[in-house]
Amino acid sequence: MAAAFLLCPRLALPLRRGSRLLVSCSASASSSDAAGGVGFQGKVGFLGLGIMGAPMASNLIKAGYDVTVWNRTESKCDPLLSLGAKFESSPAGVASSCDVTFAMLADPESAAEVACGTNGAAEGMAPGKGYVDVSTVDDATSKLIGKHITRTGASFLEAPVSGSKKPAEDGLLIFLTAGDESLYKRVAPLLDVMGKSRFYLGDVGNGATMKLVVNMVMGSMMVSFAEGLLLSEKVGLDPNTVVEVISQGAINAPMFSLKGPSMVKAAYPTAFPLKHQQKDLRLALALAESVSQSIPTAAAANELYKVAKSLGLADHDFSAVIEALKAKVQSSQQ
Ligand SMILES: NC(=O)C1=CN([C@@H]2O[C@H](COP(=O)(O)OP(=O)(O)OC[C@H]3O[C@@H](n4cnc5c(N)ncnc54)[C@H](OP(=O)(O)O)[C@@H]3O)[C@@H](O)[C@H]2O)C=CC1
Ligand SMILES: O=CC(=O)O
Repeated sequence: MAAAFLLCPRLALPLRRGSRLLVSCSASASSSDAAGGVGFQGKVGFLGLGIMGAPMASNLIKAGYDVTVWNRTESKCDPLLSLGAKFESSPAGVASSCDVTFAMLADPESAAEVACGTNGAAEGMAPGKGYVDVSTVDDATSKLIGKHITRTGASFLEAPVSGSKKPAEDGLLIFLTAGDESLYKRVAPLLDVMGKSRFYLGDVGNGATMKLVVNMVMGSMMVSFAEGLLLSEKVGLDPNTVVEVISQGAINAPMFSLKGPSMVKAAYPTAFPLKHQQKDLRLALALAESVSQSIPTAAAANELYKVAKSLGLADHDFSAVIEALKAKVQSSQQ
């Protein structure tokens, strides 16, 4: 099959355009889209101002967009209001006062509740409006949300992100979008403010599953890294040197260099909460089960994240999973 390649300048990577999935990549963080169109015209809503939502909304405000926010815990809106955002007291209020509304919620339950529940975003939707869910959820939840939104005549795009707190602050996220392609094109200038690249993956569900596959790999990688750090200490090596050696070789990953030094000091400042990584592994396991695929490494990693949660580490960074390994070592020595 002949494949077309797109060049993504900010990543300096060739991207393959296959016959089924249109993969596109925008290099620009300005308000003009990749096709050379103009910036987004209209009001932007943002629901969910946690670790990710707050900096994403903040970047939209700083880029000059007219942004209206809502968050379950209202006080988290204050820093955004100081930057010039408007406030609405419900997701429905945001959706009805905005042309396009983004949602960045914790998990499938909260994403569905905020979109489809009482006073949810769907109640404020109408033809011509758009809803972009950037939360990490499973494909069934995304399809459910899409159904509630589109039956109002509005358009739906799922757009989970790869990249953590710092990339969100720096506008360097990677968007994994799927759903209404004209909404994708319409919001591209907004995605380009918040991210460094964007992929359009076809039907609703493909973005969600892509995100789960990526985070399944990440969760297992972190456990493997934690095992290596602990083993190195046990055999008398300096784990800081392990971090340095890994950073220079073929298995180098920014995640190891970023998290390694603090893991060695048993410090876990939260960028990606451990409870969300465990949620993603749980959802990836269900996804694998749905197609009878065995993912034993991810299954074992998931068990460790569950142990870490039981140790009270749910709200720490996911690198705190190393504490679950330490606890296992201690209990085996007793
Ligand atoms: N942090 C990261 O590095 C990344 C996270 N993600 C994904 O992005 C999503 C958000 O992550 P993050 O910002 O870190 O998470 P946070 O836990 O910091 O924020 C979660 C948000 O969801 C809201 N929320 C939770 N439950 C409910 C509910 N029942 N009803 C209404 N609102 C609710 C919270 O509101 P309140 O403030 O009231 O608690 C908050 O706004 C998750 O799906 C995560 O997996 C994706 C990429 C990176
Ligand atoms: O979902 C987490 C991330 O870092 O991406």
